[in-house]
Formats: sequence, structure tokens, C-alpha cells
Amino acid sequence: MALNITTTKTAVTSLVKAASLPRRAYVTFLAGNGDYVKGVVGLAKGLRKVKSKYPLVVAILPDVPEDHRTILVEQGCIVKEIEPVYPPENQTQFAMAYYVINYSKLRIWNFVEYSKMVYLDGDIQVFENIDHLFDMPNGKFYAVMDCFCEKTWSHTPQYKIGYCQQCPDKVQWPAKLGPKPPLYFNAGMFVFEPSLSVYDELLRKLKITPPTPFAEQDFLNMFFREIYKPIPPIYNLVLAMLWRHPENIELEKVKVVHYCAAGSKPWRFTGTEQNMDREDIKMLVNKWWDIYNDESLDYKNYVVSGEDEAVSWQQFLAALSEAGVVHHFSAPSAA
Ligand SMILES: O=c1ccn([C@@H]2O[C@H](COP(=O)(O)OP(=O)(O)O)[C@@H](O)[C@H]2O)c(=O)[nH]1
Ligand SMILES: OC[C@H]1O[C@H](O[C@@H]2[C@@H](O)[C@H](O)[C@@H](O)[C@H](O)[C@@H]2O)[C@H](O)[C@@H](O)[C@H]1O
Ligand SMILES: [Mn+2]
Repeated sequence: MALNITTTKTAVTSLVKAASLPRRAYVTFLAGNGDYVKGVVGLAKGLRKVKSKYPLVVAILPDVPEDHRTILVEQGCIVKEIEPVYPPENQTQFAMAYYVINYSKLRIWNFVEYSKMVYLDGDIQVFENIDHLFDMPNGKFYAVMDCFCEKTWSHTPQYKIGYCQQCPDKVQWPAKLGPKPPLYFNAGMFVFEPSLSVYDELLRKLKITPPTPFAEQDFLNMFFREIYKPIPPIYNLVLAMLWRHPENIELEKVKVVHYCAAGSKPWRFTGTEQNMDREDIKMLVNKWWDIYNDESLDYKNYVVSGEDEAVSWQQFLAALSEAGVVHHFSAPSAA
């Protein structure tokens, strides 16, 4: 049987890659039949553009329509349907009414076929490769600190006294309010290790935890408080930081942008809401559209560039024998 060397090499390349890489993946969450699917397509294309080594898993609720699922598969995503997770019955006023569906994000701890995952909201874009985040030490929960200065925080004591963890010395936390709030992360991006025991503990604790305005974000902050480790804001630029704490941001160094400010979702951007007429916001929205509209980044058009194909002859032979292909190749000629 004449081995078609090119086809075999490509097949073996993926064998070697699959065999040699620990099971890692990016994961996002998609609910509903609305336009967030555009956010996820943009994210899939952005990760491709920065040549990420790892796939994008999309955890979808049952209400995601078939045509949206097809779009995601055609963009090279691994689509996994999950069941919704609801918080206990509550009278809570969520900061945004739809936040109640975000508790379903907790299902990703059940994805134990992966050893480590980076969660990214569907309204996030990755503009520079962040694969190195997977190599951070295990046993911690890595995420970027949030900001308390937007109106969405007006229900909190920190907002009422003008305290924010982004500038803890500007307004001191008064002793009469008790201990300073622990560091609090934005749950739009985090590095975690799927685990059945943690998953069971999350769902068990959720059942006895009264919901709060920031829904699963508050809950995750409570749950992972002991092992939370802040990482720099370049890994999750919460847009409000640009007008609330510009001194903490060097925009040219930002690798990940989170379009979470009111009116900033690129796929429905009108530029009419507060702060949406800023030059930096318009530039970041255009950067998102440049990727979304770039057909060369569509999975069907994407050609893995040469150097990515490089697999050493030894790896090639080892993978062939691992794949059970008996071979009698002479060593390649030096020429
Ligand atoms: O109708 C919706 C609302 C939210 N989401 C998902 O839930 C995440 C969290 O919601 P959102 O990003 O709107 O919250 P924000 O970060 O803006 O507070 C989104 O990024 C999506 O991945 C979704 O798929 N459909
Ligand atoms: O369900 C609660 C959500 O809470 C967070 O969004 C908030 C938070 O970032 C605030 O600090 C901002 O002021 C606000 O605009 C923004 O929407 C997460 O991004 C999102 O993934 C999700 O967990
Ligand atoms: Mn978001």
C-alpha cells in the first residue's frame, strides 16, 4: 500500500499533537437564539488568528437553535449541550435580568475530559496569543480583578462610599463597615481545572446560597475566595477601566478585551450609549469587526501555516507505530 505521504503526515501530525498535548481547551457559553452567536464566532476566529494551539469548546443551552449550532461546528468549535442551572427561588433583583441564565456556566466544571480550561465570555475577543496561561501552576483560580465604579454596582456599599479595589488608597475602606471586601474577579474570563468533585460541590453549595445581583459571578467569587489569584488586566480588559481607572491600563499591551460595558457589544454597537463615542471604544469595536469579517479566518478557509506542520521524522515514525502502522522506512536522505 503506497502511503500518500502528505495525507499521512497531516493525519499523523494531528495524532502526534493529540497524543503529546495535555487535554486543554478554551471554553465559552452560549444561550438563546439571539445574536450572541456572533460573539462566539468572532471569538473562534480571534483564537485562530492568534494561532492558539487549543480548540474552543462551546457549552450551549438547549434553546440554541440548530442553525446556530451548525455555524459553530463549521467554525471548528466543539459544541457541547448542557442543561441549565438555576439558583434557588429568589426575590433578588439581578444587576441585569438575564444574569439568571449565567449560572449555567457552572456546567463547565463537568468537562473532565479536559485537564485545564480557559473560560471566555462570548463578548470577549483575544487579540494576542494567551496559550501560556495554561502553563500556570495548578490548584489556583486565575482571573482579572473587576471594578466597582459602574452604575451596575450602585446596590453595593463600596459603590456608595466610592471605594474600588482598583484604587484602594483613593477612598479608604472605613473600619465601621467591617473588613475590606476580599479581592473580587470579573467572571468573564478565568483559568480553571474541571473536576467532578468541585462540580458536585458547586451545585450543592448553590442550592443553599441566596442569589445576589451579579449572579454566578458573585457565587464563583465566594466559592473560590481561598484560591483566587489575580492576573493582570491585559488578560480581561473590562472596558469601564478605560474611563474609571485609565492609570491602570496600557491599551497597547492589552491581549484580551471584554465588551461588557453597556452598549459595547460589537455586533449590536450603535455608539449612542454613555462612553460609546470614545475613540478607544470605537477602535476596539472596529478591531472586533475586522476579525469577524475576515473570511480567511473562517475554519473552512484556514490553512495551517508551514511551520505548524513541522513534525520531526522521529515523531512521525513514533506516531505511526503508536497508530499501529507497521513501517519499513529507510531514514530520509540527508539531501
Ligand atoms: O443572551 C445571552 C446572554 C449571555 N450569554 C452568554 O453569557 C455570557 C455572560 O453574559 P454577558 O457577557 O452579557 O455579561 P456581561 O459580561 O456583559 O455582564 C455572554 O458573554 C455569553 O457568553 C448568551 O450566550 N446569551
Ligand atoms: O452574570 C454576571 C455577569 O457579571 C459580569 O459582568 C458585569 C461585571 O463585569 C461588572 O463589573 C460590570 O460593571 C458590568 O458591566 C458587567 O456586566 C461578568 O462579566 C459576566 O460574565 C457575568 O458573570
Ligand atoms: Mn461578558
